[in-house]
Amino acid sequence: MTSLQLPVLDISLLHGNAVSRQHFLQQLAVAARDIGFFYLTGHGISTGQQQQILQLARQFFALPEPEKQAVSMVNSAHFRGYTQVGGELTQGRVDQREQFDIMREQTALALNSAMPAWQGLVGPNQWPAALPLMQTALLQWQQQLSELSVTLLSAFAQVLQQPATAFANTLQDGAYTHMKLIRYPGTSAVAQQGVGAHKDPGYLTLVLQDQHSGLEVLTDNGWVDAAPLAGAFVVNIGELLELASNGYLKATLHRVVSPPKGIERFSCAFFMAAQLDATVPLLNLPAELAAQAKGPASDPNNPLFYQVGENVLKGRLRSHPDVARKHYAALTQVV
Ligand SMILES: O=C(O)CCC(=O)C(=O)O
Ligand SMILES: [Fe+2]
Repeated sequence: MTSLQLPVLDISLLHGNAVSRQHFLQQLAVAARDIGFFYLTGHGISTGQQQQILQLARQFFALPEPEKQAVSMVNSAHFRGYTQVGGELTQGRVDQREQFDIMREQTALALNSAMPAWQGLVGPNQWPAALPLMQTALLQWQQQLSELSVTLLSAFAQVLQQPATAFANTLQDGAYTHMKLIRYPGTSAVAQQGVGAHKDPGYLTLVLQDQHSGLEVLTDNGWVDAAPLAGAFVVNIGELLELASNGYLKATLHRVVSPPKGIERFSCAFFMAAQLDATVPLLNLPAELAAQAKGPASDPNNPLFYQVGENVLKGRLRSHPDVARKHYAALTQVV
């Protein structure tokens, strides 16, 4: 077995007595500040259910191409649906993965030019006709991971010495949640970009991986492998937590290297952000933390926006140029 290079945190401690709770928060404080990536266990979601989600991913990607194309993301101004291998870019390069994206099930807004463009993100999902049970299973999963993320976010608030509810008013109308089923096909001898190095735009991400490695995290010691740990989720910090903490917490760069030829890797990523119309609060950190908060990263190729909808839309437009061209033509010049 590969030895694990990232910390393992048991969130059941958070629901225990004061000592175990404090122990969890201390571990979270170290993991969040040092690497921004860790394994989460003790979360109460069974391995049986995790396997069911990965099985749904296998079934979906095994559908005949026309069935997948019938729910193609390019048909959706709300960035929901299927993206074939080669349809997504990270750092301007093609990712070797296919994916199926859903978000909250909502009714599309009647847009006009006076409304901010990110309101186009609101809308319904697309569901494959051939898998009638998928909608219920994925929406239930989305709800469970949403609750887990809210709990985790309140623990982050405490690590930042804020009230546990510090983020609550950015979530009161419902967090922005986004999940994707992903298949990484095996590629030839040279390691390929499954997904290129990136930061996630939300508060937090929870990744469920199958038994194959590929996810890598950039640390002070270079790229390290987030090798699969059965039953655990891999958690990482997104840009909104970096912004809220004025850079005390970092959104860590990560990537996926394609599996070798003959192997396919499946994963399910769940991204949680504040509600789209929120502005991320800039937390008032106590002096000892504020002294270590040097401001969020400044990268001209990746501007960070405190307005949540704007930050999320930025990521979507860049990753899905075909959707951007078709539905957001006026914006593609400036992003
Ligand atoms: O598939 C994975 O393991 C991670 C995917 C990821 O980082 C992403 O989609 O943002
Ligand atoms: Fe990611």
